[in-house]
Amino acid sequence: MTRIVVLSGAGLSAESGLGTFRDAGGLWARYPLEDVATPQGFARDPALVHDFYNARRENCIAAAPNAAHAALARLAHVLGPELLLVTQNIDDLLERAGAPEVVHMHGEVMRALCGACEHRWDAPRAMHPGDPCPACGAAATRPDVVWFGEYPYHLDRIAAALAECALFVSIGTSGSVYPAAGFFAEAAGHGARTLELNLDPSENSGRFDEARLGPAARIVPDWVD
Ligand SMILES: CC(C)NC(=O)[C@H](Cc1c[nH]c2ccccc12)NC(=O)[C@H](CCCC/N=C(/NCCC(=O)O)S[C@H]1O[C@H](COP(=O)(O)OP(=O)(O)OC[C@H]2O[C@@H](n3cnc4c(N)ncnc43)[C@H](O)[C@@H]2O)[C@@H](O)[C@H]1O)NC(=O)OCc1ccccc1
Repeated sequence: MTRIVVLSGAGLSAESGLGTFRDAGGLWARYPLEDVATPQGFARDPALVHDFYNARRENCIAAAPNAAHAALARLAHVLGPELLLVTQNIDDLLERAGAPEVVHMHGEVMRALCGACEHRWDAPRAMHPGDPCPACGAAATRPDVVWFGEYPYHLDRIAAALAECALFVSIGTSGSVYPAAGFFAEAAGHGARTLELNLDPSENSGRFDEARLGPAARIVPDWVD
């Protein structure tokens, strides 16, 4: 029985030095998402997309979990299966903070995916167009991330947890990308209480039962402990 669902976004990892998307100077300000985060962009220019995710992978490797990741890992150990830790983030900072299980609904930059046979494996440090799949040999290797227009991962499991949880907590997300941005309303529709922990009010902030504003590395441990 899932009692609590936590959904996190780029704001959770901001204090670990990983850029957010929409903030000034954020990723989407520097890279047009149509070019680097869509299947069409990958088909058009795979070298550009690999460069983008190779840089994100280097940033991820160089980063360290912050106090918010550590607090969520502690909570996961205390609550076990009563907590579902869902993230839109493709970094592995929650796992490196000790979280036993993280549901990456938008994939993982440290993993590779074969576009031909769907084989998955730990990503090499850098990927290049034409890298062969270790299972089928096809030159269809891509980062194991969900691009715009693609179906997010684990939606059935997430929907089941949203239907039974008593508390939904949104951390460090602007609430601008769907279907993730609709999860709070789905949980509320099933009677859950909703709490937002964010630096600034998100797009749906006023529709949460409670919103606490501040940097994640401070307000998440305050909430957990
Ligand atoms: C742009 C948007 C309008 N477009 C979409 O939502 C699209 C289309 C769409 C679908 N339904 C819709 C309905 C309406 C409108 C549009 C749509 N969605 C899709 O294409 C999705 C797939 C989307 C996934 C794309 N891949 C990502 N990531 C992986 C790759 C990569 O990372 O490169 S999305 C990517 O961007 C999003 C960024 O959002 P945030 O994480 O919230 O980051 P942001 O910078 O925006 O905000 C940061 C927040 O943190 C706060 N903050 C900053 N610092 C701190 C701090 N220190 N502490 C605390 N908080 C902090 C800030 O205040 C701010 O609020 C994340 O989801 C992230 O994963 N697929 C899909 O819909 O499939 C079919 C379907 C339909 C129905 C049901 C099922 C399936």
